[in-house]
Amino acid sequence: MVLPDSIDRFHVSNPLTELAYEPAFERLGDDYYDSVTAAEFPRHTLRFRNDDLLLRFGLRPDTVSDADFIDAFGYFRGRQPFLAMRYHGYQFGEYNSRLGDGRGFLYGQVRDVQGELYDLGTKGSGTTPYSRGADGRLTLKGGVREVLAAEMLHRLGVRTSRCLSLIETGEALWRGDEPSPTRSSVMVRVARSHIRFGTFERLHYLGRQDLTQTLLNHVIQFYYPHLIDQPDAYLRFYAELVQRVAELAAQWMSVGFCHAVLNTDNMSIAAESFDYGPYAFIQQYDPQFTAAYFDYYGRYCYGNQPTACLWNLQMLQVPLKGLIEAFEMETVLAQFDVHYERTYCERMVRKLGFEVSLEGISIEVGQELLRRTLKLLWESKVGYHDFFLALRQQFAPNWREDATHIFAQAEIDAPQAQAETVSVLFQQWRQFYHQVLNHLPIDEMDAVAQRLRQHNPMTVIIRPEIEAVWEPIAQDDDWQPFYALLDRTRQSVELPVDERLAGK
Ligand SMILES: Nc1ncnc2c1ncn2[C@@H]1O[C@H](COP(=O)(O)OP(=O)(O)OP(=O)(O)O)[C@@H](O)[C@H]1O
Ligand SMILES: [Mg+2]
Repeated sequence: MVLPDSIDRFHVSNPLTELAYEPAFERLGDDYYDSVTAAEFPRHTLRFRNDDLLLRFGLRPDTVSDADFIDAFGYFRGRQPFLAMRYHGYQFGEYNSRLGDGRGFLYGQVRDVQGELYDLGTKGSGTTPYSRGADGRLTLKGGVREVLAAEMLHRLGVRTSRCLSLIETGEALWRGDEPSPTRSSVMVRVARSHIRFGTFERLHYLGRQDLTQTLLNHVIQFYYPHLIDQPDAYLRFYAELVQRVAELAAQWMSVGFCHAVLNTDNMSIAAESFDYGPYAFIQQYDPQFTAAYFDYYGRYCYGNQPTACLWNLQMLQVPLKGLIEAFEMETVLAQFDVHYERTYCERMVRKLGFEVSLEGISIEVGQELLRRTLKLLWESKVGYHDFFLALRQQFAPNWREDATHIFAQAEIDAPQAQAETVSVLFQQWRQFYHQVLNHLPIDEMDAVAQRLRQHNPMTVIIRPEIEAVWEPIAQDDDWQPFYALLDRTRQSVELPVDERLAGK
């Protein structure tokens, strides 16, 4: 919607600016940020508002108008200060000390209904001291892609930031990687924290261990509060971060997500996934798949994501060394693989309909089933999501009776040269799946079907899906396919009953 400038926006209060903002990061002082102002945009058209998130902050969607969104998150009226956060980072392995929020700022911090503190951060809100000559803007397509990625990942059970609003701002931007001129936007994102590994790296670079310690205390106070007053709280923080990041990597891998830019300035200290630029959901299982065209050596390819996260955690030891014993950090980092493998196996086994547990299947059986499944996916080049969706749609309790019933309707196409190998692999996979099904009692078959519906999405935003909604926006300003895709991502998996009741 476009608001004429003559409308008096001050006669009514705005629930978005009147949330109980808490200046947690601001209180750290200006060693950590610069106060900045937002750009003035020629136009404000609300393209996306996340009513789900409003509920999380205790706001009823019908009490927040589109005009409220535009006023708060397009004109940026009614709140201050805005803080461009300072950080550095390793980008593709090279240290970059010229970073920081170059096109965004911390808008404010607010608690959700469960009492956890969240950041509202912007992207595309104008230049800052860290813009390095760039325009401080976000392309509309970039905004649309970030909205979609976050909603999809959230629905698939990945710990992620989410977009609260996306407003088109009426400027013409020039970009090397989009047909230009291209449309502009400003986004507001809700994330657990925008403190990055690179926020600590910068303090070390400046030789400020005092500021590092203050920041670490702050991180523990707000994001790891159960560790306050614990002996060895700093080491425990690092150990928990290692575990959370390993689990996050396993979440990405299981849903077939390639983040594409796992630089240390894109790694959250709360181990939440964020910053969705050139990401892609894989179409086939291929560990070498690389999503960013500028990632020439495949550093952040799909299969390298766990290793990249591990490397980033190792780099974080450098600023923490003055506060935590180095050998102790190494010892807990050595657990990364254990956390990763456990979570990855658990999640993949669920996608196959099972549960690793005392009543379910053993970890060894789960690992063997997973190994065989990945080999089949790799050799056959069958679509990654298609395979699991077919399992969801075709599974029937009679698969337990006879292995030939399994995927009886499905053809697994394979390139001619591999057809025989694939056929053998498929027969072996089928036999093994049949055996695993027979580990379970007959009355577990409903639970298998339910897990398949909960963990295998009907819709995944692979690139052609995104392009198919972008095309009508670009050509005819037709947003209906985008909203329809958002609806489909929200309904793509069945939620457990308790989450459905909680309105998720
Ligand atoms: N158009 C731009 N104008 C100014 N700075 C930019 C622009 N694009 C990227 N940057 C800066 O370049 C660095 C790396 O960008 P990157 O794309 O990882 O982050 P971002 O997407 O802007 O923000 P975030 O990590 O919060 O999602 C950041 O410091 C970012 O602020
Ligand atoms: Mg970034």
